[in-house]
Amino acid sequence: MRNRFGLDKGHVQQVNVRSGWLQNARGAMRTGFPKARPGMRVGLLGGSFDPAHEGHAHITRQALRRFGLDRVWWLVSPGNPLKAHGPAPMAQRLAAAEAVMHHPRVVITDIESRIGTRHTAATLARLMALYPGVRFVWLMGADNLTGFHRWENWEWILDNVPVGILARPGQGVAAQRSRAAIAYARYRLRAAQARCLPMRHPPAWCFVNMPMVDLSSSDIRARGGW
Ligand SMILES: Nc1ncnc2c1ncn2[C@@H]1O[C@H](COP(=O)(O)OP(=O)(O)OP(=O)(O)O)[C@@H](O)[C@H]1O
Ligand SMILES: O=C(O)c1ccc[n+]([C@@H]2O[C@H](COP(=O)([O-])O)[C@@H](O)[C@H]2O)c1
Repeated sequence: MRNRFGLDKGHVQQVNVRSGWLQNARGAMRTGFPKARPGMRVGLLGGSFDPAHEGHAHITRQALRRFGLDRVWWLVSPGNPLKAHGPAPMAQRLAAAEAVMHHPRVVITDIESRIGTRHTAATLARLMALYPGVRFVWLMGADNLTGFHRWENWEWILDNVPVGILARPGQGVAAQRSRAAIAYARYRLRAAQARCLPMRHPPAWCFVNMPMVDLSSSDIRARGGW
């Protein structure tokens, strides 16, 4: 099956991380893939962003600072595999995300649609193969830690990628008592060690508390603001 760039999925080999060119068996094609040099610390904030809001922008700025990241990529999801209703069209969500988040070190991308993944474990495996040497950190709000054990191959994610958790209003207790938090308790870094997270060999995860922003996409949708 070919994607919109005319590439067979199985033929994708490697992104030239300096130029953003995607290399496949038939040659190189220009794409909108984000650029990253080996050794860069890149936080990945996956989300439906349906729509993006100041809460996303806030945790992104916090993640850059607290985890010492060079970049954060917003992975605007083709659709959360656990949500029954699909989100608004990708173009609409990308445009809204770009209107909310202006930061020289933040990239907003539909790369999951481009590489044909939707489950996070599959996305991470592909990104690690496409960007060798880049130090990825999976970022998420505390609410997602609570249900993390329902994600496909969730243990693989924790075993292979450092995970940074950002506090979210009303979510701290449930998250810290979650199945994933308990199962991986011994791999948890103290908040004071947060800057070490990208360099740690996984499993490694860190929960950071910070001033919180009480906003959610579902509230915005419920108020008819989308
Ligand atoms: N206000 C917030 N504080 C902390 N984390 C947040 C906040 N809003 C979103 N996140 C995190 O950002 C990521 C993407 O979130 P998402 O796009 O689902 O937004 P949402 O507001 O949670 O949407 P919805 O209400 O539809 O579930 C998730 O990891 C989520 O936990
Ligand atoms: O891989 C999974 O099984 C999985 C299950 C639920 C959510 N996710 C990812 O978690 C991120 C946050 O999703 P959402 O809808 O809460 O914004 C997004 O990148 C989803 O693809 C992934």
